[in-house]
Formats: sequence, structure tokens, C-alpha cells
Amino acid sequence: MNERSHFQQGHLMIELQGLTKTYAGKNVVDDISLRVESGEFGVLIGPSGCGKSTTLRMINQLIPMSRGRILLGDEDVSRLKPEQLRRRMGYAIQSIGLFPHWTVAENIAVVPNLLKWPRSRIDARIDELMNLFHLAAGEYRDKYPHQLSGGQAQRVGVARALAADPEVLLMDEPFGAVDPLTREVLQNEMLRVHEQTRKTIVFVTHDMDEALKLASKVAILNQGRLVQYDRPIELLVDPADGFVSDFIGKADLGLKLLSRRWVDQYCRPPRLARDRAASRHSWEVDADGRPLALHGGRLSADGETRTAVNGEWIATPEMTMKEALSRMVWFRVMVLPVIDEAGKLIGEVTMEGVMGRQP
Ligand SMILES: Nc1ncnc2c1ncn2[C@@H]1O[C@H](COP(=O)(O)OP(=O)(O)OP(=O)(O)O)[C@@H](O)[C@H]1O
Repeated sequence: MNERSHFQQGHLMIELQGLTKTYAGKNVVDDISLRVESGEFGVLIGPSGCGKSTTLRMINQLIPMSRGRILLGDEDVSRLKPEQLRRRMGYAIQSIGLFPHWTVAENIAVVPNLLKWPRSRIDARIDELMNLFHLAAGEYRDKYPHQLSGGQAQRVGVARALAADPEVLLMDEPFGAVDPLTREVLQNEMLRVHEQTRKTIVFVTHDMDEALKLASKVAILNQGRLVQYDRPIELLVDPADGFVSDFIGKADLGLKLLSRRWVDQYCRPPRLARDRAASRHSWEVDADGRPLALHGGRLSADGETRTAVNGEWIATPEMTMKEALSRMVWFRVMVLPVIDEAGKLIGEVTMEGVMGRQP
């Protein structure tokens, strides 16, 4: 977590008060009031055309509001000059990607350059951000956007939005254009970056799984109105109305709940080989404590079957339980090893644990 110290602390809450946008007599954003507390991850979600993007763009004044007020901390955003807005609110989107004729480094440095930071500070910042997003600076700094994968380009887009260390980060479907696997990786990275920087984030998506995974609080919009603004678990357990429960989808509620639970919440001490007699399964570890194999613990086989651990049927403490469950099902095991960054066995999660724990 030593990266955390490079970002300023004390980010500001953002509050919408009666925010309204009228086009041709119709309120496409209709009297929305909500507050994303300092350091929280707020997500706006709703069907296509419900007003999510318009709301987000009113926050950074890309679209002028018709009525209402937006506060950043205790300041009225409408009083900020464009330069202050750019510095204090980062903005990452899916469609306007990067400037194609600028390198990764030049793209990340857009706002610091506008703010006329000294060269050395800009260079240090580029390195810091590339490091934060696990992009090897030596390899990617001078590459052009067309030389990047979709996921790398999105990382650069978010890095660019964070470059001037804004107090608020606005994100409009930033992972909309990447494949589902990359999307999952980027979401995990976003959670880590949020954890490290504690930015106040307002994030727009139409993907409920993404919202439940990322959000501290989710705002559900329908036809310009705010229908419910709650923590993910509360939305699932206590939806405000039929629209919310339909929108969330009842069918895989259990899985959605698990996408808001983390392995470290379910992790218990591992059963090691020496306890084998007492247990239907046990772990074999090497001299460094890394798991080598599972004895027993298969879905159908008898207790003595030895299954070698490979790089994929493992869990890490920050993985969602949905992901862990899906790995158990895929690899047909009742238990997964939980490993730390060094690959050492620190615990286990079991199918029984998933079933036994109330959401
Ligand atoms: N410049 C405009 N003039 C008139 N109507 C507009 C304008 N911009 C947006 N709208 C309308 O406002 C409504 C909200 O649009 P907005 O883009 O905010 O929706 P959204 O929830 O972000 O949708 P999506 O998920 O499809 O991007 C839509 O009905 C849209 O047609």
C-alpha cells in the first residue's frame, strides 16, 4: 500500500440537489437528489435512455443543468472555473478513447500539461500511474494507442483521468467496450485503485453485476427519476418497488449476492495433511507453504484422490465468492486453496461454507 501516500487524502463528497435537465419540455433527468460520500464508490444504473450519462455530464458541466445544484464538498460546482473543474474532477469514458497520435505518456499527461506542471513532476506522475495500473513504463510509455489491447487502452484512459489527482473521478461505462474476461480484470483493478486512492467515484454502467461488484451505493434511475439509492445488499434484500426487483433480476439473486462477498469473508484455516484423519480433505504444501495438492475434496471421487493444484483453481482473499464458486464448479472441487501474494496457503473456502453462510 505504499502507493497510497502519493495521492492526496481527504477527498470530497459530491451532492446532487434537485438536479434536472429538460430537453424540449421533457425532463430527461428529473429532480435527482443524492450524495456520494467522500471516498465512496457511487454507481448510477438504469435502462438505456434513463438519464445516467446526462446526469454525469452535468456534474462536470459538459452539459448545463436546467435546475438544481451540485456541491463538491461545500462548494457549488457552477462557481468553479473550467481549469479548476478539470483538475478537481477526472473523467474517463469508453468512447472518446485516447488521442491516437499521442503516446501513452503524452495521453496520461494531458491535464498536468494543461496545468503547466514542471516536466519532472509530470514524468514522475506518469511513472506512478503506469505503475498503479501495472503497465510496465519501459514497455508502454512510448507506445501509441493502436499498439495497445482494449484493456490496456482503458487502463491508460483511467490513468489519464487520475493524472492531476482529482478529488472526484467520474466514469461513464469505462469498461463497456472490452470482452467479459478483461472487464472482470479491470473491475478488480478498479477496486484496488479505489482502495489505494480512496477517490470519491461516480460511475455509470448498465451492467448490474458490475454495479453490485464495484459500488458502495447504487442509484437506480428510471425515466430520469431516482428510484432507489442504497447499498447493494439493501437493493437486493429490500428493493423499493417492482421496477427495482425486475431490474436486478430475481433469478440469480444468490449469485449476485456472492458477487458482493469476498473470499476473505469466507476463508477459514486450511486443513493440512497432518490433520488428515480428522477431515475428508487435506492440503499438501511444499517447504515454502505453497499448496501442491488437494487430497479428497472432489465432487464425486472418494476421499483419497490426489488433485494437483494449478494456477487456476486457487482463490485469493480479494476475489469475489462468485468467482470462487464458479472455479469450484468448473474444476469440480468442494474446496479451493486461498493463497497470499507469495503463493503461500493461508486458508481455504469450501462449497459448504458458501451454502451455510446467510447473505
Ligand atoms: N441533446 C439532447 N437533446 C435531446 N434529447 C437528449 C439529448 N441528449 C440526451 N437526450 C435524451 O435524454 C435521455 C437520457 O439520455 P442519456 O444519454 O443520459 O441516457 P443514458 O441513461 O445514459 O442511456 P444509455 O445507457 O443508452 O447511454 C434520452 O432519452 C435521450 O434521448
